[in-house]
Amino acid sequence: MVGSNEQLLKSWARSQMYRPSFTSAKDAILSEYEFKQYKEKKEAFLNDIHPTIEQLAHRIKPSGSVVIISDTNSFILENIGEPKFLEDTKRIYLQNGACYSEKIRGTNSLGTVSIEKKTLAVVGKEHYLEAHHKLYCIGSPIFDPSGTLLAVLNISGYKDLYQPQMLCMIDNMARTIEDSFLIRQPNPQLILSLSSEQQPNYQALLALNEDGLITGANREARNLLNLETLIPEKIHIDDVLIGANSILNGEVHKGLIFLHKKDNEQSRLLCSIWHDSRIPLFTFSKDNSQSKPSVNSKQPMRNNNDAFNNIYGEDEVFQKVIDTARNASSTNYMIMVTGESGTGKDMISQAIHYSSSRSNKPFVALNCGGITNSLMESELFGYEAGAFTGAKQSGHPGKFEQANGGTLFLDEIGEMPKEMQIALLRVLQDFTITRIGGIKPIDLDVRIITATHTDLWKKVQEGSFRSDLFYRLQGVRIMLPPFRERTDRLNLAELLLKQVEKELENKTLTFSAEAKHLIGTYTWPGNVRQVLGALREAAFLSKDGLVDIDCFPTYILSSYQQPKIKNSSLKHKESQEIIEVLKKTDGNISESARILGIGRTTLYRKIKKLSNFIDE
Ligand SMILES: Nc1ncnc2c1ncn2[C@@H]1O[C@H](COP(=O)(O)OP(=O)(O)OP(=O)(O)O)[C@@H](O)[C@H]1O
Repeated sequence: MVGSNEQLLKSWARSQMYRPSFTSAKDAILSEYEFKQYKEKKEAFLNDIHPTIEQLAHRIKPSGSVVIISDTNSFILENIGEPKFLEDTKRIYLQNGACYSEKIRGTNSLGTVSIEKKTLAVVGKEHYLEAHHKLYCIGSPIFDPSGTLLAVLNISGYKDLYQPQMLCMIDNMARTIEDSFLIRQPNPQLILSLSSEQQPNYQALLALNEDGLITGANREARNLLNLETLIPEKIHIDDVLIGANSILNGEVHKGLIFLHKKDNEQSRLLCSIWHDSRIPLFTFSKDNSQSKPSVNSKQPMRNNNDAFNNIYGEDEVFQKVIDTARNASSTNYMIMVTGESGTGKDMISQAIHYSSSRSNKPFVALNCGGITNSLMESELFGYEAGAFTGAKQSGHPGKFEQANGGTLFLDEIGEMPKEMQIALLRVLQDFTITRIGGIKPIDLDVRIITATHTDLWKKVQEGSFRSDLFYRLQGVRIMLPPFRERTDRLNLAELLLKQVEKELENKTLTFSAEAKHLIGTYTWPGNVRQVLGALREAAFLSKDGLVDIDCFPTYILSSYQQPKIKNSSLKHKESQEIIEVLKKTDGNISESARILGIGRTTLYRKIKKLSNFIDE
């Protein structure tokens, strides 16, 4: 909601009561040291909103204006934009650490918006202090998901450059920041989008936890539901909306529901799931809200050939990941798979597809890394005959079309060029594409799975990945653990060794004790893929089927810490064992090494040490 003359009049009445003066304003500026201390407490918030305010500063630069962030006490925390304006306004102390509360400065957007909590423009003489009469300033409140004021987002410039449409722009920016706070609340959560005939301008968003309790709402949703502020997890969705259950349980994706009103009148709302990062298939009935969420009895049929059965994993974290992926496969939700390189992102995405109802349709993959913008455009959207020089005569369907009915796997999504990010966002809005050079839109029914090994959120913060696309793609998050953190890594390595055995036509392979130690302690930056590669090499070099430490690639051995024998009794025990075995085999080194589970070279080394030990 945007403020009006009424807010300005109220502010002037307060200002007249406070009687602020420019002289007192000078005294209300924090020293450099005080400001540093003060700002430190707000650092996390400022880091979060930085990409948005930089974007805003860039947009308003041609108008010679600046962006100002002030806190609830109306202290300026951040002041960025046109250097000339910043220099000129030093005389009125428009600077970091200056207080612009109404008590100090009278009517001005920073101070007045923090009281009125509405987007407001203060232009020229509407400012209480004469020193500000040459300026305009527009402020918009930023609320947290429970409706508590966090800060005020302002822009300011010379009054002649004021344009009323700036009011909407800044109001939108503040709402975008709020929506990003709402969606980044701790998982798992579900966000519902509500729209009504009365509130057509903004999207109302309502965040719920897995029990159906409201954890947050954006400004529009709070207006719509008459929730000025809300205590998170105190109100159940059933208390404010009738009939939300069918949507929450995934029975319908979009539906009309009724809104409770204080005067018992009900109005109709269109409700849809905007974002879902729950493990799917929870029921949200209020009746079982006291207990933990249960699996919906209306579970969709799963494909009998459960592709997940082929994926090994006894590690607890990995098993949870598989459960989430298995549940997600029976829905149409978007999925984002994250994990270091070689952890199995591609493998798990394929398993999701092949155990879903789309399994008899194509699984099409595109690696978004290292392709130019124009190539990716034709790869994704395809082209009509003669669309560009070198285009095939018959035209060519893009990956979206090829995947129609099935799954499109966008690997390394973090590498997608920015122009393509906009194009992808457009597709996600209406699920249609038009081939390059074509005019006919093609309807799509594609499940999208994305994968990345990078911290995508960091890319959003750095500005190289669009935040709106990030939120759209998130859907169900699947985070694969690195190999070194898996508690089942030895068993997995044994299984991979069996796979290598088959490749080498049934040469029987076993690990030596030291090789097992290496597998358990080396960091394996390339994860399962690296383990598999190293095992292939080690198996090739193995003697008599024993995969010992010296069969592994040297680049691994150079950073591997051999186990230290902790005390002489251990050393003694091992020496005894070696002597016993050597006696038993009449000194046959190969046979002894096999019995001891170590390589011949290792045995020679140990015998050498043994003689030193005996000499001592
Ligand atoms: N749990 C597992 N069980 C069996 N094989 C696995 C497992 N995890 C990964 N692999 C194997 O590891 C190799 C790498 O997996 P995959 O290509 O899916 O990784 P990725 O994360 O997509 O890698 P990148 O990020 O480099 O594309 C494949 O050969 C895959 O079969």
